[in-house]
Amino acid sequence: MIEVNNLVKRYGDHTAVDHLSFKIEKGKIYGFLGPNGAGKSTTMNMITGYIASTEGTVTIDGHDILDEPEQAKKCIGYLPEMPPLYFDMTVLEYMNFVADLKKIPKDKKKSMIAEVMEMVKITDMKNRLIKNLSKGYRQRVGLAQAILGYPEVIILDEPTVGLDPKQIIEIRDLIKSLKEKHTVILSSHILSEVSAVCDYVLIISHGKLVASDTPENLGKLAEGSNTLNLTVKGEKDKIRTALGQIGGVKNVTVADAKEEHAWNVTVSTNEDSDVREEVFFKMADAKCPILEMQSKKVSLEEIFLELTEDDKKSKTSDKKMEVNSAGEAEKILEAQNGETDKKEGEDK
Ligand SMILES: Nc1ncnc2c1ncn2[C@@H]1O[C@H](COP(=O)(O)OP(=O)(O)OP(=O)(O)O)[C@@H](O)[C@H]1O
Repeated sequence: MIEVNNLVKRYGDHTAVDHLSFKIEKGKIYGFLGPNGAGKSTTMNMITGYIASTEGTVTIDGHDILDEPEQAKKCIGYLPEMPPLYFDMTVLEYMNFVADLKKIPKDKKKSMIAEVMEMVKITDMKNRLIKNLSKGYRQRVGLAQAILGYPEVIILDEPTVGLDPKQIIEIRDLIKSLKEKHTVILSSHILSEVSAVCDYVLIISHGKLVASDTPENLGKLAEGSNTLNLTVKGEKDKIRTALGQIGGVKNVTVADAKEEHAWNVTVSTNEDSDVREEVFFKMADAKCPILEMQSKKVSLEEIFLELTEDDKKSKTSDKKMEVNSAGEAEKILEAQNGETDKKEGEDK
């Protein structure tokens, strides 16, 4: 349906979108997730042909957005971050205006406008001036103009920003209902929103794709990554070997600790494995006393934060870019844990 290949947008020296590639399939809801300034709006503006890319291509149903803009744009309905509304028009006048812009045939115009207004629940407001509408209703009118003409793809930039909780739930339900007939791409910086609404999540940080998977798989990744942080005294290899023998342990990293002859050890386990007792007995058998033990469950929020954090750990940022499945992300998180531990040791 949509193919984005090596998309780049530079503003002077600043790279807002950095070699982004992905495919969007029909009939699903896709979520662009990323902190403010990650490049979500810039990407959406390029997909919709609102701004040109510096490099790379976007094709929609086989039409390049820059070479065949009319055919490509026909397939898209777009709700930008700031809905393009005319405040001095009534809702109905505005809908007619948009229908004419979209070249909706005259014989279908009236019924389609009525249908879309009913869908987004603005029929009661049709004679109200847009400037007199609440933020929630303005957002609905924005959504209505995106849906009008029933384009195959509907792109929504931060569709629930500034709405109250009730309006957020209503707009989310509406977006979910669009899936029956449309492919939807929405952007958000709210993890829970994307998990609640989307079939597939693309996490963007500093203009790069750092992870993409279903919310379930990203969730499994979070649930599946319990971690034990230990400080253990003894021989490094002995500790590693003994811990590695415990069932359910996926990974063991050992790094320098503050205390002499002690190590910071991170043990990653499967989601349902509680290995604390076994770790205790194994270390006792190996005569390696445990000085500290802390159990930690990695949440989806933490994974999101890890993946989108500022490039403090530039060492790991290149690896992050390669993440494109839960499995790979898991490996990288484990690697990052190891590096963090080492860093702590090196500092002391
Ligand atoms: N016209 C522009 N000129 C210069 N820099 C820009 C321009 N538009 C966006 N940027 C920069 O590009 C980066 C990405 O911005 P973008 O608006 O795409 O992010 P975003 O993920 O949509 O964030 P937000 O949720 O805050 O809108 C930011 O650093 C922003 O300052």
